[in-house]
Amino acid sequence: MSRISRYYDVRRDEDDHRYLEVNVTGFSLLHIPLLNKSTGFSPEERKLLGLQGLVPPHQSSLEEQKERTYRRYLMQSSNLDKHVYLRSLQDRNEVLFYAILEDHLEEMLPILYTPTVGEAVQAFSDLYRYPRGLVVSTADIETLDQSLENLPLDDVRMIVATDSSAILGLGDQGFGGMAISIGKLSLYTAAGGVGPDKTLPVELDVGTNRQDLLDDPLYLGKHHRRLTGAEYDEFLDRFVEGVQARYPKAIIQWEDFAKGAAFRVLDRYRRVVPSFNDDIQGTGAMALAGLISASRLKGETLTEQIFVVVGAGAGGIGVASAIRQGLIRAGLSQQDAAARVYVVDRQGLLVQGQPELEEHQLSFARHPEDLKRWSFEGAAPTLLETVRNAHATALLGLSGVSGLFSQAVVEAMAQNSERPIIFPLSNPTSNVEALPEEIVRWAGPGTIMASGSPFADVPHRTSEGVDALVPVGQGNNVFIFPGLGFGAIISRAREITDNMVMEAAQTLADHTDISSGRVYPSIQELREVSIQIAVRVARQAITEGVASERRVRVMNDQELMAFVRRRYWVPKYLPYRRAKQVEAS
Ligand SMILES: O=C([O-])CC(=O)C(=O)O
Ligand SMILES: [Mg+2]
Repeated sequence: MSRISRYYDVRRDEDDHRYLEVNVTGFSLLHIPLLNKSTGFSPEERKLLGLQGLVPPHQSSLEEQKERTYRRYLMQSSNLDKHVYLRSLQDRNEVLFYAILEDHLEEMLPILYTPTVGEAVQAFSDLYRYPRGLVVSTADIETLDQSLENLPLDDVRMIVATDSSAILGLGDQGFGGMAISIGKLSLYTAAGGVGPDKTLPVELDVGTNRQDLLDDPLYLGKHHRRLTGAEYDEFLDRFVEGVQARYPKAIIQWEDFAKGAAFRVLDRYRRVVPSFNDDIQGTGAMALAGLISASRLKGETLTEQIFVVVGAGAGGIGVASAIRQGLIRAGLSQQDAAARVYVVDRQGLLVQGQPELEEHQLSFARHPEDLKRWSFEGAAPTLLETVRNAHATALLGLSGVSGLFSQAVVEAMAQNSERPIIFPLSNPTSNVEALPEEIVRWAGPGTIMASGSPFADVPHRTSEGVDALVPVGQGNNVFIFPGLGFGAIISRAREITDNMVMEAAQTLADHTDISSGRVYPSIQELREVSIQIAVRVARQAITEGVASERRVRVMNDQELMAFVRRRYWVPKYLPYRRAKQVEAS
């Protein structure tokens, strides 16, 4: 068994009950968030660990602590204040933090994660309090091995790393992107069952091109422009090598890289270190699952839809690729699948020969022949012209541009289909392509909707009053990445294959109850969905021969499910014992 941390290890007693063996005591112990039970230490532990006089006399149960903390939480006046409150709880007492999150996941997800995390990213330097995770910057890339040694965790399995070049739809956020890595990993624990001591948020501070940040003396990142080209690649090579040496079992989730870097980094490392890009693959799988469910809701299949994807960055190309793969899995030829997917970016529809096309966009560019019967005015069809000419039945927004789905575009969708599928997926809320209430007003109550950030269901109003409540599914990759990562960890996948990602999408669709008209599960179901995804991802890894965990390779489905449930971390205080060498000193 590997050591977990320099401060403690998990052991089993004579009766096979787990306990923590700690080798730090007293005041220091109370300042390690993974160990601090604050008012929860028993009288015996207080004596044994040198805590007498340092904590209040009354021993609180976890229930009492939750109640006290949740009350204070409710008193915070803004969403950002609530975010800060929860984050400082996380930096004080992680078990309590996750215990509260477990009870109030649906309420707290938008606070800890999208959309409020977007505000936290932007205010990161102002809000900075405690160290969490690993900062890799040009200041210490040469001594990265030392930085990695300085981390107190010894068995990290899941890393989220961002270079902050495209945080949500908010663009370059410099050092502030660390808040995204932290937020995503808290969901790996709260929804994906990965122990908090197995996770490591990483900020790859390669600089920022934002002049306002560079000019701000209080900005906490390195004050230089972003590394590019060979310098950037070397920086990332060093990071990957360092991680592999210190944490050979770790999986990396690449997060919020601008499109050029997103594809390059994924291609360069996905076979070197088990890794995936959340915005390309996680978003792709999430969107595909929602489209499968939306097609079912219409009484049709995926292969009957015609898709327009808006935005050709990491998310847009990821979604377009996932749809194409999904169509092929559903039986279409490569050519027929490609024919049903249109991608629109700033220049309009992607068409072969356009000078601005980038490598990963090329296979989505239409042949000019395809457009012979189309009517359009400029050099390339606009979004509206594409929706009309292609007779699109599904429209997906990954543009980061608010208001892009205009009334004319949405009305055109409604003309193509009685039940148009319209997913404005850009995050956070400020970047959404159209508000759900606008979509319902323009396209009617039959519209099947999902958004990346959470929205309330939309009342449909007629002159007689409200005649329908139109559901808005939350189409966020949080329904994919925790389960995908957990499945890869469980099977110790050497690589995260496209089929593993597709399995995650199919599992999400299989576990969506469409009877409510919603094409994604509720957040209350997130944990169970993640478990189901983890099992099927692990199974796929075994089938493809990339699972290096021997124990798992011989398991049948039932055993695999039991194994995943057993490994699922839950927030509970374990009893503490003092390590021998501390006793002696
Ligand atoms: O963080 C989220 O809510 C989803 C995501 O990856 C993004 O929008 O970049
Ligand atoms: Mg992202």
